[in-house]
Amino acid sequence: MLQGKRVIVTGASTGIGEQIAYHLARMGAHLVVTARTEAKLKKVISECLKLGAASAHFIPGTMEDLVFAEQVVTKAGKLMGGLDMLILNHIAPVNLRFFNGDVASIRKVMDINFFSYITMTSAALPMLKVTNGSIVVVSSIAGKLITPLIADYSAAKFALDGFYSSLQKELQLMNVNISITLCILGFINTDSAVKSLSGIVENITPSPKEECAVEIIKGGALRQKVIAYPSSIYISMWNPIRTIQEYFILLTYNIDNITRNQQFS
Ligand SMILES: NC(=O)C1=CN([C@@H]2O[C@H](COP(=O)(O)OP(=O)(O)OC[C@H]3O[C@@H](n4cnc5c(N)ncnc54)[C@H](OP(=O)(O)O)[C@@H]3O)[C@@H](O)[C@H]2O)C=CC1
Ligand SMILES: C[C@H](CCC(=O)O)[C@H]1CC[C@H]2[C@@H]3C(=O)C[C@@H]4C[C@H](O)CC[C@]4(C)[C@H]3CC[C@]12C
Repeated sequence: MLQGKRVIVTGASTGIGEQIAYHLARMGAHLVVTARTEAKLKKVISECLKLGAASAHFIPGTMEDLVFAEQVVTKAGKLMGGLDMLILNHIAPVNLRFFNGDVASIRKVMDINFFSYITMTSAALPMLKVTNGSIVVVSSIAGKLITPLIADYSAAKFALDGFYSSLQKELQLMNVNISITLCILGFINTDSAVKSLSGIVENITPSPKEECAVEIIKGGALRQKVIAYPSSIYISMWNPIRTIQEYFILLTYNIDNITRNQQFS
């Protein structure tokens, strides 16, 4: 399904993002990958070309810089001649620690893990409208449930859930055919996650990043609203009362009035 499709993958120098890039390459997609470390990105795109990518480019830089975040989308659109799928996956390195009052560091994490996602989405929407494309947002069970020592990370993941779940409903109301897939992940065996959890979280076995990447791509290609990996975490997300309440809240909205007075930009 993804042969010849034009895809951006963020945080693709290592971990789950790197595996997503390799799977897309095997499927024959056009790729633009991004992260900070140029040397790693060069290796990733050369591997992607070996695996069968229709084309592969990299754009290095930090998502702390929101101008860079916007430029990645416009440059990628020019390089590939449009965009079919935006996979938002990068995160700032995680430090498991008690909140120490450092607000500036929380702001930095919010820029990288949240505002850059919104910036890229906003820049990509016009291109995705043309292609009836897809946005895939990689999130975590830590954006659904509460765990200690990761207040900054968790805040950003909850924010992503709120923003993209709301945007999903807006697109539906405005009959805009762009899909949004929210990916809720449990513990995955990337080097960074295994290292930062070592000695802190015990007795859980991480799931493989390769299979995780396939499930993320599948969710995006099938235009699913939400996927959970490993599937055992579905149960923690099951909240029928919330679903019913959301349905009834929507019924109270005068949709005709809103859509008449507002254009989706
Ligand atoms: N692994 C896990 O257990 C879980 C992961 N997830 C989610 O999956 C996604 C991927 O996680 P994972 O693969 O483990 O993460 P990794 O730490 O392995 O990779 C993170 C990626 O983001 C890039 N990155 C880091 N800082 C920046 C920055 N300032 N600007 C741009 N890019 C940056 C890194 O590259 P570079 O350093 O070169 O910039 C790297 O490519 C994340 O969204 C995470 O929240 C969710 C639940 C569990
Ligand atoms: C402990 C949780 C798993 C519980 C289970 O029964 O499976 C982990 C599930 C998701 C993890 C966090 C996450 O979203 C990824 C981050 C990756 C970093 O590199 C390490 C810390 C994480 C915040 C990680 C912490 C443990 C989980 C909440």
